[in-house]
Amino acid sequence: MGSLAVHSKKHKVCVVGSGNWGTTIAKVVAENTKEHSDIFEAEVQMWVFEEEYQIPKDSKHYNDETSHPRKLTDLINSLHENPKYLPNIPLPKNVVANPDVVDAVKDATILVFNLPHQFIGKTCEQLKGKIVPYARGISCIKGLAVSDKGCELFSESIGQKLGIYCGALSGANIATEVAQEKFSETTVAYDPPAMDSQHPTPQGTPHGSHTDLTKLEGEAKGLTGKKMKRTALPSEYPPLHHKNVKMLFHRPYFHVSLVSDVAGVSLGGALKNIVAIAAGFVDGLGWGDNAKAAVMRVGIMEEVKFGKMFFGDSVQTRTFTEESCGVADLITSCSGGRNFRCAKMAVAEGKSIGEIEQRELNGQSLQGTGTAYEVNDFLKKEGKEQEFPLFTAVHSILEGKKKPEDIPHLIDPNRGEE
Ligand SMILES: NC(=O)C1=CN([C@@H]2O[C@H](COP(=O)(O)OP(=O)(O)OC[C@H]3O[C@@H](n4cnc5c(N)ncnc54)[C@H](O)[C@@H]3O)[C@@H](O)[C@H]2O)C=CC1
Ligand SMILES: O=C(CO)COP(=O)(O)O
Repeated sequence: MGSLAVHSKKHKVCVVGSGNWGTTIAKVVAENTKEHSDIFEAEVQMWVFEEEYQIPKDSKHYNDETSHPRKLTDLINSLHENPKYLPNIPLPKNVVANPDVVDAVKDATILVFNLPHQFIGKTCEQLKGKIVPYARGISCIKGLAVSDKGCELFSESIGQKLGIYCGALSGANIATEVAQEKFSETTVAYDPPAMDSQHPTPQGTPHGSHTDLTKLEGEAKGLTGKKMKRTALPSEYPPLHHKNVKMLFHRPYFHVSLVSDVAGVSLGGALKNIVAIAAGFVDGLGWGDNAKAAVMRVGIMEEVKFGKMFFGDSVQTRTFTEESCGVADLITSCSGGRNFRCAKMAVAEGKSIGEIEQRELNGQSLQGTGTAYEVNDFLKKEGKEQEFPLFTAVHSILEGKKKPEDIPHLIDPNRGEE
């Protein structure tokens, strides 16, 4: 039965970010909002960090009108394609690029955060007080928010800054493959706070623990014990239970698995970027698949250890070993991800990874280098560097204090006995 029978309003969706993955997710979401018009408004706003872009001469879009640099938003809205960050992928016409972040989120009840992690803090500052208080967020960002206060998940820091509940989406999802509608799986963590638990459980919920999160308001504790404020969704809107959240992302080519382990999902996506750099380092040396597998094995162990040590019992090992956001993302990222490819080229060519990033990525942004530094800062403060030898090795290599050739020695469990 269509929800409009009961609910007079539909959810408005805004994707905050429009890079390689941001644009892909806007495509996925827009296909679904069009299909499920009883729950969602078809139009999906996509916030674009505005820039001028020159269509290359060899592009099919090059003509008199595009022979000079034009605003990226104008190009996206006229070509229905993001020619800079997701070229050659047609976007549904209901994706609307908007350069004004405050205007893009106006009245949106669902905010999908999808931008390189280094830009999210500033973006949230711009959004404070500008969103509807009953909005819900999903963070697709792979990274961690490390500050003097400690180490936070982006789902948590966004939720904290904006006063909303925010879940996470992460998986083995090389953006271009998803955009080309090649089969992928992903994991969505959406675990509304306990205060919603009195509400009925709709079908299709993970681990039988689902609740309708739309009715109550008040405060709930976040993963690190901080208070998270949540305002009730007005009853005019369809509930945002797991079934409807899944409907926003699931496609025949993009299978969504729902879990409640927000920390595990976010950590898998963030920390695998450090491991992918290590995999690129050993591959750049020409050491072959056994070396890469060794790095991946140690990497996933450190991911789980990091989660359990700093985010407590809410982190489940099976999120890393059984879900797309864990082992599958590690495998895909260490096979064809940007962090892996840039690290490999850096070693093979004897250049810095930053130089390769500038040369190869056309404005896209590596997440692994920043995360390696941020995680190291945090581990240093905690006095735990030695307990995470692979994460620490990647940082030392980026710093120029160690070499990729040192990795076997640095991750040797018997090293301390020498
Ligand atoms: N690209 C991929 O295959 C995947 C990426 N991810 C994650 O998704 C997140 C977003 O990544 P992508 O969409 O790939 O971004 P990207 O790597 O394509 O980054 C470029 C984006 O950053 C924006 N930007 C540049 N300067 C900015 C500023 N000062 N403020 C705000 N935005 C600015 C650009 O406009 C552009 O939209 C990252 O955390 C990444 O790890 C997750 C899965 C797959
Ligand atoms: O997260 C990704 C695939 O799941 C993409 O990884 P890169 O950012 O290294 O390309």
